[in-house]
Amino acid sequence: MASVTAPDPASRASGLTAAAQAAALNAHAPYSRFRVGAAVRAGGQVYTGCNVENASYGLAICAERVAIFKAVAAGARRLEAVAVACIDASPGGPASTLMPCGACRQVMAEFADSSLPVEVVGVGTFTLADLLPQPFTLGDTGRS
Ligand SMILES: O=c1ccn([C@H]2C[C@H](O)[C@@H](CO)O2)c(=O)[nH]1
Repeated sequence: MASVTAPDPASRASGLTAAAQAAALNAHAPYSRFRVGAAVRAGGQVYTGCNVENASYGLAICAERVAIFKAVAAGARRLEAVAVACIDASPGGPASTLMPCGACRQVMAEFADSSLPVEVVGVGTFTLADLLPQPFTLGDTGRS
């Protein structure tokens, strides 16, 4: 039985913690055996994602971006909260944690304010500004 990191009481009420943990169960991670789930709230709706790997390793996509892109594809443009959880690869092993990768932090910045709360289950809750200070934005291109 895989272990799941404990929910953070601060975001349990939002349902995002449980949604992220449940999404991790759907991960397609036969190569890394590292199952990740994410849940984002946008426009009052919750969108979930899991990591999806591929035999062509570089095509893997993180759980966070799957959840965010699902929200965007549904018409949302502004994230209100994010939760991410992972399940340990080894049955009976210790609970795992992860911090969102740089690519996912940059994608969050495209669709959120710097105050976006990002709960990393088992670690704590951060703002997007904590995770990605001084992000690259549209303004940097001179086209805003
Ligand atoms: O923030 C992260 C970091 C990694 N992964 C996934 C990608 C890959 O499938 C596996 C190992 O890197 O974990 C995520 O889903 N989110």
